[in-house]
Amino acid sequence: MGLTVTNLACARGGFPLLERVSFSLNAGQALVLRGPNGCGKTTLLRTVAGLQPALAGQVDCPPDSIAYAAHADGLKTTLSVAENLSFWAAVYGTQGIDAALEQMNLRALAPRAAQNLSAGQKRRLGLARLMVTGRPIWVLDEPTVSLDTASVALFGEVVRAHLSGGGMALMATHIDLGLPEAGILDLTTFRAVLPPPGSGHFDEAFL
Ligand SMILES: Nc1ncnc2c1ncn2[C@@H]1O[C@H](COP(=O)(O)OP(=O)(O)OP(=O)(O)O)[C@@H](O)[C@H]1O
Repeated sequence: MGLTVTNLACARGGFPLLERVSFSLNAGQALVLRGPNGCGKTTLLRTVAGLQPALAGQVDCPPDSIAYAAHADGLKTTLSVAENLSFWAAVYGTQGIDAALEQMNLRALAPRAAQNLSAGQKRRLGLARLMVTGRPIWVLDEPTVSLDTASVALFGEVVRAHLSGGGMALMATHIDLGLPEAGILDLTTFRAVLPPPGSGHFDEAFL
Protein backbone atom coordinates (compact mmCIF):
# COMPACT_ATOMS: atom_id res chain seq x y z
CA MET A 1 0.00 0.00 0.00
CA GLY A 2 2.99 2.27 -0.48
CA LEU A 3 4.50 4.21 -3.34
CA THR A 4 6.51 2.48 -6.05
CA VAL A 5 8.26 4.41 -8.80
CA THR A 6 9.70 2.31 -11.60
CA ASN A 7 12.01 3.49 -14.37
CA LEU A 8 10.39 6.90 -14.37
CA ALA A 9 11.44 9.44 -16.98
CA CYS A 10 10.15 13.00 -16.85
CA ALA A 11 10.45 16.25 -18.78
CA ARG A 12 9.72 19.95 -18.29
CA GLY A 13 8.89 22.31 -21.12
CA GLY A 14 9.54 19.53 -23.62
CA PHE A 15 13.06 18.78 -22.35
CA PRO A 16 13.76 15.36 -20.86
CA LEU A 17 15.35 15.90 -17.45
CA LEU A 18 15.45 12.60 -15.61
CA GLU A 19 15.30 8.97 -16.61
CA ARG A 20 15.35 5.50 -15.05
CA VAL A 21 14.37 6.78 -11.61
CA SER A 22 13.21 3.93 -9.37
CA PHE A 23 12.45 3.84 -5.65
CA SER A 24 9.78 2.70 -3.29
CA LEU A 25 8.32 3.96 -0.04
CA ASN A 26 6.57 1.75 2.47
CA ALA A 27 4.58 2.73 5.55
CA GLY A 28 6.72 4.77 7.91
CA GLN A 29 9.41 5.65 5.37
CA ALA A 30 10.68 8.98 4.07
CA LEU A 31 12.89 9.79 1.10
CA VAL A 32 14.69 13.07 0.48
CA LEU A 33 15.49 14.07 -3.10
CA ARG A 34 18.78 15.89 -3.54
CA GLY A 35 20.43 17.51 -6.51
CA PRO A 36 21.49 20.94 -7.76
CA ASN A 37 19.06 23.68 -8.78
CA GLY A 38 17.29 22.84 -11.99
CA CYS A 39 18.11 19.13 -11.98
CA GLY A 40 14.42 18.21 -11.92
CA LYS A 41 13.36 17.67 -8.30
CA THR A 42 10.14 19.66 -8.70
CA THR A 43 9.48 18.00 -12.04
CA LEU A 44 9.83 14.55 -10.50
CA LEU A 45 7.54 15.44 -7.60
CA ARG A 46 4.92 16.86 -10.00
CA THR A 47 5.08 13.67 -12.04
CA VAL A 48 4.74 11.44 -8.98
CA ALA A 49 1.79 13.56 -7.78
CA GLY A 50 0.09 13.10 -11.15
CA LEU A 51 0.22 16.77 -12.13
CA GLN A 52 2.06 15.98 -15.34
CA PRO A 53 2.48 12.81 -17.38
CA ALA A 54 5.63 10.70 -17.26
CA LEU A 55 7.69 10.26 -20.42
CA ALA A 56 8.18 6.64 -19.45
CA GLY A 57 7.91 4.38 -16.46
CA GLN A 58 5.31 3.98 -13.77
CA VAL A 59 4.07 5.45 -10.52
CA ASP A 60 2.08 2.98 -8.46
CA CYS A 61 0.18 3.88 -5.31
CA PRO A 62 -3.36 3.45 -4.02
CA PRO A 63 -5.92 5.87 -5.47
CA ASP A 64 -6.25 9.22 -3.70
CA SER A 65 -3.30 8.49 -1.43
CA ILE A 66 -1.07 11.48 -2.26
CA ALA A 67 -1.15 14.96 -0.75
CA TYR A 68 1.10 17.38 -2.64
CA ALA A 69 2.52 20.60 -1.22
CA ALA A 70 4.12 22.76 -3.90
CA HIS A 71 6.25 25.91 -3.58
CA ALA A 72 3.02 27.93 -3.48
CA ASP A 73 0.98 27.48 -0.33
CA GLY A 74 -2.38 27.30 -2.11
CA LEU A 75 -4.18 29.39 0.47
CA LYS A 76 -7.53 31.15 0.18
CA THR A 77 -6.29 34.60 1.08
CA THR A 78 -9.56 36.09 2.35
CA LEU A 79 -10.38 33.11 4.55
CA SER A 80 -9.01 32.86 8.05
CA VAL A 81 -6.46 30.25 9.09
CA ALA A 82 -9.22 28.11 10.65
CA GLU A 83 -11.48 28.57 7.63
CA ASN A 84 -8.70 27.54 5.25
CA LEU A 85 -8.14 24.32 7.18
CA SER A 86 -11.88 23.64 7.48
CA PHE A 87 -12.22 24.20 3.75
CA TRP A 88 -9.54 21.63 2.99
CA ALA A 89 -10.93 19.20 5.54
CA ALA A 90 -14.29 19.45 3.74
CA VAL A 91 -12.60 18.96 0.34
CA TYR A 92 -10.83 15.83 1.54
CA GLY A 93 -13.81 14.59 3.55
CA THR A 94 -11.96 14.58 6.85
CA GLN A 95 -12.95 16.07 10.17
CA GLY A 96 -11.27 18.18 12.80
CA ILE A 97 -8.59 20.81 12.35
CA ASP A 98 -7.48 20.98 15.98
CA ALA A 99 -4.45 18.73 15.66
CA ALA A 100 -3.20 20.67 12.64
CA LEU A 101 -3.69 24.02 14.40
CA GLU A 102 -1.93 22.73 17.48
CA GLN A 103 0.99 20.93 15.90
CA MET A 104 1.83 23.68 13.41
CA ASN A 105 1.58 26.31 16.17
CA LEU A 106 -1.32 28.11 14.49
CA ARG A 107 -3.83 28.20 17.35
CA ALA A 108 -3.31 31.90 18.16
CA LEU A 109 -3.54 32.76 14.45
CA ALA A 110 -6.76 30.80 13.82
CA PRO A 111 -9.00 33.88 13.27
CA ARG A 112 -6.48 35.81 11.16
CA ALA A 113 -7.06 36.12 7.40
CA ALA A 114 -4.45 34.19 5.44
CA GLN A 115 -3.54 37.35 3.50
CA ASN A 116 -2.39 38.94 6.75
CA LEU A 117 0.04 36.19 7.71
CA SER A 118 3.78 36.50 7.44
CA ALA A 119 5.56 34.37 4.85
CA GLY A 120 6.59 31.80 7.44
CA GLN A 121 3.10 31.71 8.96
CA LYS A 122 1.61 31.16 5.50
CA ARG A 123 3.98 28.29 4.97
CA ARG A 124 3.02 26.78 8.33
CA LEU A 125 -0.63 26.98 7.26
CA GLY A 126 0.20 25.47 3.86
CA LEU A 127 1.89 22.55 5.62
CA ALA A 128 -0.92 22.21 8.17
CA ARG A 129 -3.17 21.55 5.16
CA LEU A 130 -1.32 18.26 4.68
CA MET A 131 -2.45 17.11 8.08
CA VAL A 132 -6.15 17.57 7.33
CA THR A 133 -6.00 15.72 4.01
CA GLY A 134 -5.85 12.38 5.80
CA ARG A 135 -3.70 11.12 2.94
CA PRO A 136 -0.80 8.78 3.72
CA ILE A 137 1.76 9.87 1.10
CA TRP A 138 3.06 13.41 1.48
CA VAL A 139 4.89 14.79 -1.55
CA LEU A 140 6.66 17.95 -0.45
CA ASP A 141 8.53 20.49 -2.53
CA GLU A 142 10.93 22.56 -0.43
CA PRO A 143 8.56 22.48 2.56
CA THR A 144 10.77 24.56 4.82
CA VAL A 145 11.09 27.66 2.63
CA SER A 146 10.45 30.78 4.78
CA LEU A 147 10.41 28.76 8.02
CA ASP A 148 12.59 29.84 10.92
CA THR A 149 14.67 27.33 12.86
CA ALA A 150 11.95 26.64 15.41
CA SER A 151 9.35 26.07 12.69
CA VAL A 152 11.69 23.75 10.77
CA ALA A 153 12.05 21.69 13.95
CA LEU A 154 8.27 21.79 14.44
CA PHE A 155 7.69 20.57 10.92
CA GLY A 156 10.32 17.84 11.34
CA GLU A 157 8.30 16.60 14.34
CA VAL A 158 5.07 16.68 12.31
CA VAL A 159 6.67 14.58 9.57
CA ARG A 160 8.08 12.18 12.16
CA ALA A 161 4.61 11.78 13.73
CA HIS A 162 3.15 11.19 10.26
CA LEU A 163 5.73 8.45 9.64
CA SER A 164 5.08 6.91 13.06
CA GLY A 165 1.42 6.65 12.14
CA GLY A 166 2.28 4.65 9.02
CA GLY A 167 2.50 7.63 6.66
CA MET A 168 5.16 8.25 4.03
CA ALA A 169 6.98 11.35 2.82
CA LEU A 170 8.79 12.15 -0.42
CA MET A 171 10.55 15.50 -0.14
CA ALA A 172 12.79 17.81 -2.08
CA THR A 173 14.73 19.85 0.42
CA HIS A 174 18.20 21.32 0.82
CA ILE A 175 17.65 21.67 4.57
CA ASP A 176 18.28 19.11 7.28
CA LEU A 177 14.83 18.33 8.69
CA GLY A 178 16.32 16.36 11.55
CA LEU A 179 15.07 13.05 10.15
CA PRO A 180 18.13 10.79 10.12
CA GLU A 181 15.87 7.86 9.31
CA ALA A 182 14.99 9.36 5.91
CA GLY A 183 16.66 7.88 2.85
CA ILE A 184 18.48 10.13 0.36
CA LEU A 185 18.16 9.90 -3.40
CA ASP A 186 20.66 11.98 -5.38
CA LEU A 187 19.05 12.77 -8.73
CA THR A 188 22.28 13.80 -10.46
CA THR A 189 22.88 10.17 -11.39
CA PHE A 190 19.51 10.02 -13.20
CA ARG A 191 20.00 12.99 -15.50
CA ALA A 192 18.57 12.37 -18.96
CA VAL A 193 20.91 12.46 -21.91
CA LEU A 194 20.01 15.67 -23.73
CA PRO A 195 18.59 15.30 -27.24
CA PRO A 196 20.87 16.40 -30.10
CA PRO A 197 20.52 20.04 -31.21
CA GLY A 198 17.94 20.48 -34.00
CA SER A 199 15.98 17.41 -32.99
CA GLY A 200 12.86 19.52 -32.50
CA HIS A 201 12.73 19.50 -28.70
CA PHE A 202 13.75 23.16 -28.45
CA ASP A 203 10.80 24.29 -30.58
CA GLU A 204 8.53 21.97 -28.66
CA ALA A 205 9.43 23.75 -25.44
CA PHE A 206 7.67 26.87 -26.66
CA LEU A 207 4.53 25.21 -28.02
N1 LIG B 1 7.22 25.80 -16.69
C1 LIG B 1 8.40 25.46 -17.20
N2 LIG B 1 8.60 25.44 -18.53
C2 LIG B 1 9.80 25.10 -19.04
N3 LIG B 1 10.86 24.76 -18.31
C3 LIG B 1 10.71 24.77 -16.98
C4 LIG B 1 9.49 25.11 -16.34
N4 LIG B 1 9.66 25.04 -15.02
C5 LIG B 1 10.93 24.65 -14.82
N5 LIG B 1 11.57 24.49 -15.98
C6 LIG B 1 12.95 24.07 -16.16
O1 LIG B 1 13.02 22.68 -15.88
C7 LIG B 1 14.25 22.36 -15.23
C8 LIG B 1 13.95 21.61 -13.95
O2 LIG B 1 13.26 22.46 -13.08
P1 LIG B 1 12.82 21.94 -11.63
O3 LIG B 1 12.00 23.05 -11.03
O4 LIG B 1 12.20 20.60 -11.74
O5 LIG B 1 14.23 21.79 -10.90
P2 LIG B 1 14.58 21.65 -9.34
O6 LIG B 1 15.61 20.57 -9.25
O7 LIG B 1 13.34 21.48 -8.56
O8 LIG B 1 15.24 23.05 -9.05
P3 LIG B 1 15.38 23.91 -7.69
O9 LIG B 1 16.33 23.18 -6.77
O10 LIG B 1 15.95 25.21 -8.18
O11 LIG B 1 14.00 24.08 -7.10
C9 LIG B 1 14.99 23.68 -15.01
O12 LIG B 1 15.99 23.82 -16.00
C10 LIG B 1 13.91 24.74 -15.20
O13 LIG B 1 14.45 25.92 -15.73
